[in-house]
Amino acid sequence: MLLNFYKYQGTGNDFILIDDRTESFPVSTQLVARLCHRRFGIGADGLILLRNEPGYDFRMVYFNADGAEGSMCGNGGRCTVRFAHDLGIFQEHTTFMAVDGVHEATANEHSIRLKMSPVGDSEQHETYDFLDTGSPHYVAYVDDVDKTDVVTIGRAVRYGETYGPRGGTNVNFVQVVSPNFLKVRTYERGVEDETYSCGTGVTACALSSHAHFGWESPVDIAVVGGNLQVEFRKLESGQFDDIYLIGPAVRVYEGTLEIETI
Ligand SMILES: N[C@H](CCC[C@H](N)C(=O)O)C(=O)O
Repeated sequence: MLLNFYKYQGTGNDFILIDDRTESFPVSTQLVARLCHRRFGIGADGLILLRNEPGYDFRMVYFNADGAEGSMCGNGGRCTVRFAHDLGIFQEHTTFMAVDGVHEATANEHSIRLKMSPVGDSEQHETYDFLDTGSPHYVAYVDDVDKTDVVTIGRAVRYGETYGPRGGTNVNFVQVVSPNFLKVRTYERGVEDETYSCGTGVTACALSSHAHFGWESPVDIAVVGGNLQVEFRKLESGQFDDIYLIGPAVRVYEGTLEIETI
């Protein structure tokens, strides 16, 4: 079977995008993992199918690089919105379905503004915060992210006794640069490595910074692969709503491959 695919990246978090409105992609963990493999396949942090969804512009079906269907992916969501825009599915504003529910987004030439699901208040532990922004996120503040061993510590937390048995967690390391400006590095579950950016991760870090320092929206975040911005509103109930993840999402290339040969 001949597969047409597109490669997108959002601040260096990269994805294989497939227009699967005909639902003909032969989903299997093995195939997805192989396509995402950086030596045997195309190479990506994840694979996303764009499918039809009645009542919405499209549905985003996201798989981690290990081939398992993942929880919400913020940068993947932004890339899927750019892909839908490139396909002519919408002009300026879209409403689509993802694994954690309905999302809205707007596109302009430079960036995608994606509305994230509401988030409950952050869980504050002695040495870290924990938030679910569509995916689970451990957030730890450090003095210097560049001097942090993201993979070793990230892996220990992801497989550790608290989160390991619960399906694991993504692990973010946060450095305060100046008021409303963070620098973040993330170990991603499902990729099992550091990625250049994690959208649900920086969202968790921005909400955590509100709890720690009382910072108001928006918060700017520098990640390895670029810059993102997070807007939010804290409700009386303690919940966060009107959360937006804003930043670039870019088509890198498109290609064709014979599935049977990979
Ligand atoms: N890169 C993604 C996160 C994917 C979530 C996944 N790593 C998991 O929790 O299994 C993002 O931009 O939000």
